[in-house]
Amino acid sequence: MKLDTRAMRHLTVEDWKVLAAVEQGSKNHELVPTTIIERLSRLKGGASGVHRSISNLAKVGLIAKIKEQKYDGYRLTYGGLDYLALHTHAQKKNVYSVGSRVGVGKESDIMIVADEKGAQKILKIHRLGRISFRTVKTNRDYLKNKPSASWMYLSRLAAMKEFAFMTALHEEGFPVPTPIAQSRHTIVMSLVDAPPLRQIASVPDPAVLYAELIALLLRFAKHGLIHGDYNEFNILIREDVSTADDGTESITLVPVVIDFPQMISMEHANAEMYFDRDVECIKRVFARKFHFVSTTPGPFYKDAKKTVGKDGAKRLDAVLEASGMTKKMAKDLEAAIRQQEEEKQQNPEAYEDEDEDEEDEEGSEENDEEDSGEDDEEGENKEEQRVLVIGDISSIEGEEGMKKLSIG
Ligand SMILES: Nc1ncnc2c1ncn2[C@@H]1O[C@H](COP(=O)(O)OP(=O)(O)OP(=O)(O)O)[C@@H](O)[C@H]1O
Repeated sequence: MKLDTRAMRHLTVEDWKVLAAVEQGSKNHELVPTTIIERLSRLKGGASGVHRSISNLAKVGLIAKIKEQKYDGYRLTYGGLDYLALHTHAQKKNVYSVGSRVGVGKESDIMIVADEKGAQKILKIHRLGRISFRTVKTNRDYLKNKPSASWMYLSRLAAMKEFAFMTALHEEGFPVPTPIAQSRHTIVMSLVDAPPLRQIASVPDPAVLYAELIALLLRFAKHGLIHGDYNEFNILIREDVSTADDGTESITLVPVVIDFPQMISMEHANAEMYFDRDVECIKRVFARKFHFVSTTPGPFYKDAKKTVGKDGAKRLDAVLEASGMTKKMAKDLEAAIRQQEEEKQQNPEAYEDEDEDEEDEEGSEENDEEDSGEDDEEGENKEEQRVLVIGDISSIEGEEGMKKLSIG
């Protein structure tokens, strides 16, 4: 389930329209009937053009047939969703080229991308359920027992939630990446040129950094929020170098916090547990890495709770509702994240190194043999090294252009 941009340059205007039609149809159909794809894609050439595109898309695995269905139809795959999201980012000029994968996220792919001017950014592709052994239990009835569709829906929710929080936190001046755009299950944000705390072996003064991280956690609380996964992978440490008048350089370590799909309100039923867990996590990291143990106990949830909204701190825990996420969506996402946490505890080895051969969860059993992308003629795996230019794709709605995508 990695991002594979290889087929992107081969897609025609018609193929893009048909892909968008399958996505549109998926809102009401688990399996989108071919007749509906025809209607939604509104191609001038009629049914034969649509069929040609369907076959092209299925061949490269962007849509898939499900066996043993009563009618002829297709569903969007993660690959298809990736392409549609990238297409939108390209149209909005946020992404022009896709580079290598940098992140080690378990529930996401983190890619370096660049815009037309060459400015580098981060593309985060949410992949909830990637390593899941179980079907997620959402309360979205029609998705019950439809694992891939559920996880895809939940990945969209994760991106929506992360973008909403990143935007609100950024506006409040928190040290987080600059949010740039969200499309479907993906987010474009600024690239933070800093390693995660995980990779830092020593710091000049652990007490200072510890105090700063605790202060940050309390600042979240004051705005009504708990990060929920405040660990050494999600705190990047930037080195800011400043030069004094006499030419001496000094380095300040600035933490930048990432990863917000699991953020919760200080009012949450289990808020205290999550708050304590975040505090404990930082304490553990500092004890293990830097042999630093604070002499100050806490901080404690009950004290932090009293500060919520104080000193004019804007409550940010209502951000989600404002972003269009309903209570039910938030609940679905939370249930899925909790389920993944449980699985992580039960099967830690499965989460150790996600770069090892991942299973293709697009479900080989589900895919129709004829239409699956097995016969990919390139068969090589050079994408991680080279940069694929996707910028010159014109609009899906546009009449001309978008014939071929070129490799840079
Ligand atoms: N904006 C960014 N700038 C630089 N590096 C980033 C950025 N966002 C993410 N990364 C890198 O990617 C890694 C994973 O990112 P992130 O934590 O958002 O993904 P995730 O799937 O939620 O991870 P996990 O669930 O394993 O914590 C980070 O540890 C960091 O190295």
